[in-house]
Amino acid sequence: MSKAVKAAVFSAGSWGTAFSMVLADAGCDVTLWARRAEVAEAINTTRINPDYLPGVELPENVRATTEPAEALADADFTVLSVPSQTLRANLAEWTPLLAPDTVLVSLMKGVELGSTMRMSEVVEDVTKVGRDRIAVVTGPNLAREIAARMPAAAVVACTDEAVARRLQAACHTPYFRPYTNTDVVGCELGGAVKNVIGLAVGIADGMGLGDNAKGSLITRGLAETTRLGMALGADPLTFSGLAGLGDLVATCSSPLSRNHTFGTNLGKGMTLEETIAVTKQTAEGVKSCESVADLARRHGVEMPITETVVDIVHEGKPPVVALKELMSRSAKPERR
Ligand SMILES: NC(=O)C1=CN([C@@H]2O[C@H](COP(=O)(O)OP(=O)(O)OC[C@H]3O[C@@H](n4cnc5c(N)ncnc54)[C@H](O)[C@@H]3O)[C@@H](O)[C@H]2O)C=CC1
Ligand SMILES: O=C(CO)COP(=O)(O)O
Repeated sequence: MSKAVKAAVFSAGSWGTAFSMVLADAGCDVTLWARRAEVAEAINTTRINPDYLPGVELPENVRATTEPAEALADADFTVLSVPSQTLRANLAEWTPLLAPDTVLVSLMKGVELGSTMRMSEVVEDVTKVGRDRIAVVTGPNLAREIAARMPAAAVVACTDEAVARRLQAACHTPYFRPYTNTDVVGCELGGAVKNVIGLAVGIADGMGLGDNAKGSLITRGLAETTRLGMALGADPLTFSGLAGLGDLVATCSSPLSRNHTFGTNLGKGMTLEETIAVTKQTAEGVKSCESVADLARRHGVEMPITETVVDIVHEGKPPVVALKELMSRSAKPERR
């Protein structure tokens, strides 16, 4: 009998916990790292992560620990799912403990502030592991739905297709259908920018602007994502796939999306401070709108919706004023 694939998952937030379930259901032995001892203890004794996925019973082959070394020992896949802006510091601590041939897998959808690096670039920068051993999982994967074993497709991306196929096999279950892709740049940008567009659509929903506005923002949001992607060498077709359109549609239509909900609260007139206070989990777009806008400016790419989100979220521009400005931009052909 062949040995079970081993996966270490960092950390026990919503998506890290739900993806641990996917890996375990696909037959992997999973060690889930939790920052807090009480979360690890609850998972090991009750099979439930009470803070992030209450009511969801995890399979027996998910074990929790607070010891990074215990999780990382012999891991075939080291899966990273911490808030994007904390990755660099965390990974620097974990790097000396990585198993020699482990494949590093990013579940994160953000762009680092300052460096404007995508998460796989941060992984490469910190660990010095080659790109052929760094992969990304992305797509329309709202953690709560996956944890309920509701059906979803996803993308596993790696420049080395054989590695992508190994990861695909390690997380393929009857409810989770991963496709491979070698366009890591496009897949990661699709995930990071959709959080920003999700904020914009949430703001519009909160303002009661209707479904035409939503359709327009999704489409023009995807257009500016594609422009950025092409400037960075991504395949434009990636953005009409699961990592682009698929994730954008799920995020922009679901009350389960933290970014969408965050935007809705702002659009309804809550202040930034009030909105942050009622947001219990990571809404990556709040920080990544700035790094995405920064990345776009560095490459001379126009991203008006992203810039509008930055203005509303970080510059305190009233949404009605921002809307008026967005609508009065100069007229132009659609494909530009
Ligand atoms: N929740 C979802 O539906 C999905 C989330 N993602 C992405 O997964 C990533 C993680 O998101 P979630 O699990 O949803 O967030 P979350 O807020 O539910 O969990 C974050 C986890 O990171 C830990 N954490 C917070 N600050 C930390 C720090 N400074 N150092 C180490 N650990 C820290 C928390 O204890 C928690 O375990 C994000 O990049 C998100 O965009 C991707 C797909 C789906
Ligand atoms: O990435 C997600 C779904 O694919 C989750 O979106 P939120 O981070 O907005 O909840």
